Amino acid sequence: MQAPEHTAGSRGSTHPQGRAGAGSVPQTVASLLWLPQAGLLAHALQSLLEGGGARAVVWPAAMLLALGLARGGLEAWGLRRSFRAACERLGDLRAQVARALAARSPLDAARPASGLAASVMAEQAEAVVPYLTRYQPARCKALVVPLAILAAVFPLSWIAALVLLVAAPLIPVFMALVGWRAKAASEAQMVEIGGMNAFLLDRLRGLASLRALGAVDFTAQRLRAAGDSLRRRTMAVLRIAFLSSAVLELFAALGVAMVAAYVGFHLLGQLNYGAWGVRLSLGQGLFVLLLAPAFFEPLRELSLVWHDRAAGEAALAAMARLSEAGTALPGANDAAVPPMAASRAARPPALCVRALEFSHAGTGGAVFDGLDFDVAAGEHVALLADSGAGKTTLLSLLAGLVPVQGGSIRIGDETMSAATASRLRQRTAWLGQKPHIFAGTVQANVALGQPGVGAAEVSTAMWFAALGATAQAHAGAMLGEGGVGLSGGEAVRLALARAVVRPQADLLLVDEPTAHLDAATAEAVTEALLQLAHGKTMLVATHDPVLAARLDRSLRLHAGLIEASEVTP
Ligand SMILES: Nc1ncnc2c1ncn2[C@@H]1O[C@H](COP(=O)(O)OP(=O)(O)OP(=O)(O)O)[C@@H](O)[C@H]1O
Repeated sequence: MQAPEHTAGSRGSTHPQGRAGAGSVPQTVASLLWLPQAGLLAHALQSLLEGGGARAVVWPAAMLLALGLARGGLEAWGLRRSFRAACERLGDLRAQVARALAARSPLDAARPASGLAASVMAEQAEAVVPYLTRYQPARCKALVVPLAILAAVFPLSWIAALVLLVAAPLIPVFMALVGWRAKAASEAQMVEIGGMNAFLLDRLRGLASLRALGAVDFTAQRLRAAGDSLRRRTMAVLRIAFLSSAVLELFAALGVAMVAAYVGFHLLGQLNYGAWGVRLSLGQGLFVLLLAPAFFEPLRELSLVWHDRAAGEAALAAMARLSEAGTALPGANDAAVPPMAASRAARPPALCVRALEFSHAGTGGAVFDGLDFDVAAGEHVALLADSGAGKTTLLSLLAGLVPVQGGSIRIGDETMSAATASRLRQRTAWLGQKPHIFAGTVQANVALGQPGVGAAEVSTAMWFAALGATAQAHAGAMLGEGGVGLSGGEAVRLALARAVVRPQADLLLVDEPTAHLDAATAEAVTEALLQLAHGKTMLVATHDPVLAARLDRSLRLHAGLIEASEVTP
C-alpha cells in the first residue's frame, strides 16, 4: 500500500505535516513570550511594594505592551503560514489521489466506488487542513512551552516545579488512551460516511429502476438505518472528545490549585521549605503563580485539537486506501506524450495480435491463451462471438485500457506497452457499449475537453451522427447525468459524434453499436459508422449479422481463439 504522502510527484515535503510545520515555530515563540511578560508583571508588583511608585511600573508596562503586540503578530503570522501550507498540502494530496485513481484500468473491478472516492476527496479530505493547521503547532507548543516554564520555575521553587512535573505526564498518558479510542471511532465514522455516500450515489443513479421494481420504500428504510448508524458513530466520537477535555481539565485544575496552595502557604510562612532554603518574595511567588496555568495551556490546546488529529489521520488513511494500486492503466499519467497531432498519420494502422494471453484479476480462467489474428490497414472487420467470449476485453486490450499479460499487440509500427499505450490511444477512437454521458452541454459531451473543438465542429459532428434533427442538436443543449434527455440510440450516436471530432484517430474500436436498437436506427448508426470509418481501420464487436455483412470480413472468436475468418461476399 502506498500512502499518498509517500507517492512520488508531490510538490511538498514527504511528511504529511511537512511545510504545515513551518507555522509552528512562530506560534511557539509567541507562547514563550508569556515568560518575560509574567516576569515583568511580577517585577512591577515587587517594585510597587518596595515603594518604587508609579515610575517603577511605567517601563514594565510599556514592555508588556510591546511583548503583547509581538505575541499577537507572531501568533497571526504563524497561523496564516500553517493554514496556507496545509491548503497546499491538501491540494497535493488530492492531486496524488486523483492521479492514482486515473492510473487504474477501467476494467479493474476492485476500483473504489465513485461515490466513496468523491466523498473522501471532496469532503473527508478537508479534515487534513485543521489537522495540519492546528494540531501541529499545538503539539510543538506542548513539547516546548511546559519545559521552558519548568526551567523558569525550578530555580525558584523545586516543590512547585515538582507539582507541575507530576501533574503533566498524567495528562498525555490519559490523552493517549482516550486518543487511541478517538482515532478508532473517527475512522469508523469516516467509513460510515463514505459508505453512505456511495450507497446514496448508487441509488440515485438507479432511481428509475428502484421505482419500477417497487423498491423505493426498502431503499428509504436502508438509508434511514444508515443515517442512524452514522448518528451513533458521530455521537461516539463526540463522547470521546468530551471525555478527553474533562480528563485534561481535571488534572490541569488540580495542578494549578496545588501550586497556588503551596505558594500561598509559603508566603504566609506556613510552608517554609521547597524554595532552596530561602523564602520567596511576593514578586517571585506571583511569577510562579502566573506560570502555573500557562504550563497547562499548551496541553489544553492540544486536547482541543485532539479530535482534529484523529479526523485528519483517518482522512489521510482513507486517501492512502484510495491510492492503492490495482490493475494499471498502461501509460496512465504519461506526461511525456505530446498533445494529439492535429493531422492524421499518412496511413491507417494495421493490427497484428500474436500469442495474446489475458485473464481478469481475481478470476481463475484465461479469457485469451495464445490468440493470433491480423487486420490489414484500412480494413473493416467484425468480431463475432457468444456473449461473455471476450469481445469487450479484446477491444480494451487493443485500446490499451488494460495491460497485455503475454504475447503482443502491434498497431501500425508500434507494439503496445506501458511506454507506447498513451501515444497509441491518441490514434484510437473507442465507441463503448454504454457511452457515458456527463451532465452538461452537448458541446462539452462531444468535445470532451479537446482543444479546438467549437460549436461549429460539434454541430457538424451531430449532423454526421444523424442527430442534427433532434432537440439536442445545438451545442448548448443540456444533457442529464447518464444520458437523461437522450434515447439509447441517440446516446450511441453521440458517442459517434465524439469520434467525428477526432479526425486524427484512424483506428476505430467499436463495441456492439447496434445492440438494443430498432432496425431503422441500427441502419442509421451503421451508415454513419461506415462513413466515419472511411480510410480508417475498424474492428467492430457485434452480434448483428446485418452490420457484420456490411464490413469487409468477420472474425469468429470462440474459447479465446479465432475459430474462423470469413470474407464478406
Ligand atoms: N472487469 C472485469 N473483471 C473481471 N472479469 C471480467 C471483467 N470484465 C469482463 N469479465 C469477464 O471476462 C469475460 C469476457 O467478458 P467480455 O465483457 O469481454 O465479454 P463480451 O464478449 O464482450 O460479452 P458481451 O457480448 O455480453 O458484451 C466474461 O466471463 C466476464 O465475466
